[in-house]
Amino acid sequence: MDTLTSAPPAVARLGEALAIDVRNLRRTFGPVVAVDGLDLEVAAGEVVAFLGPNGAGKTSTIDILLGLSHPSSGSVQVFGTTPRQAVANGWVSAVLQTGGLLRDLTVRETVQITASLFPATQPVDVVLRRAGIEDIGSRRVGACSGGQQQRLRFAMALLPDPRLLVLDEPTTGMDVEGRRAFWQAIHADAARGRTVVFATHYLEEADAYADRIVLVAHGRVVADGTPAEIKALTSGRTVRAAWPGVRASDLEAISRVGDVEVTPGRVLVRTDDSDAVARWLLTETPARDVEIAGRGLEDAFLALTGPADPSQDQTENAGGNR
Ligand SMILES: Nc1ncnc2c1ncn2[C@@H]1O[C@H](COP(=O)(O)OP(=O)(O)OP(=O)(O)O)[C@@H](O)[C@H]1O
Repeated sequence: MDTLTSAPPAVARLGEALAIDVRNLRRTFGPVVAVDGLDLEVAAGEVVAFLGPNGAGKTSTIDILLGLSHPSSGSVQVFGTTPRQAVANGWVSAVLQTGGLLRDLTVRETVQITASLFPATQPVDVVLRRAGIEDIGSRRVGACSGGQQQRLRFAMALLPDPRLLVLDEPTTGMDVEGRRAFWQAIHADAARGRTVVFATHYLEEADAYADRIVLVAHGRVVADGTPAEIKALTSGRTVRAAWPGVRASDLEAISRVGDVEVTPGRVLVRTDDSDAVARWLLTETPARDVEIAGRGLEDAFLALTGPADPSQDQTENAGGNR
């Protein structure tokens, strides 16, 4: 497997426990292997995106980090202790996609009631301000947009002033403006030194807001690097064409300039010189209906992981939500 990895940046001070230390994590659900030998080290202060297609194992891993579920095998430490203990210590908070809000309460009441559940918290005004919702404190939750509700969940998550904030696909279903405002609030907060780990399907989101992207597929880390390194994996173009009766041997000439895949009646070439490939297909071969497209994340996943195992539904919609 063509795997890109780079060591996490030396953000942690010498002797300071890693924020997250996951070794050889496996999580199975009956016959389904959701997480399959995943290793992950996150230093304190890093902002890390966990990027992967549907069914890659992101939520299963995050649930374990939050102490909501147990590993089938492997070890998981959060700031040098078990996830449950880290959560109990108020070191870890989560912003999840849905649930947990009462529509008839106001934004401020929601945060106040949540604060009353903790022995000590940051002041309500402070978390409302950090989440960028101080101006809608008297609005009913039911009247808030999806983006505002997510910022409310973020404000609630900030109450114990956690060292680690975990967000599982926090912007799914939000419009562009909602996503921008949400990430602006998270980003400003992360700049103060909090460790942030978020799962997403969106390469652009990971690129814009993470220091480091961990690419997961089939329950494993398949690439780990800076956004620039991960984006380089998705550079180049794909050229697709219909070619009735094509055989692998017909493409030998072109395999020098690209990575070729042949399926009955169709060819797909991944290349940095799409013009040359398209010209050759149209002039030298019976190929027709030539399409050129930017190589996206889905292709990067496929290039890194190989074809999915059809017996698992892990990759059924690979990259489909981009
Ligand atoms: N409680 C469960 N019971 C059975 N299978 C499960 C359960 N939870 C997850 N799985 C399976 O484990 C695999 C990984 O799922 P997981 O939700 O961790 O992936 P994901 O990367 O978060 O996907 P998505 O982006 O769609 O949320 C999938 O095949 C999923 O169907």
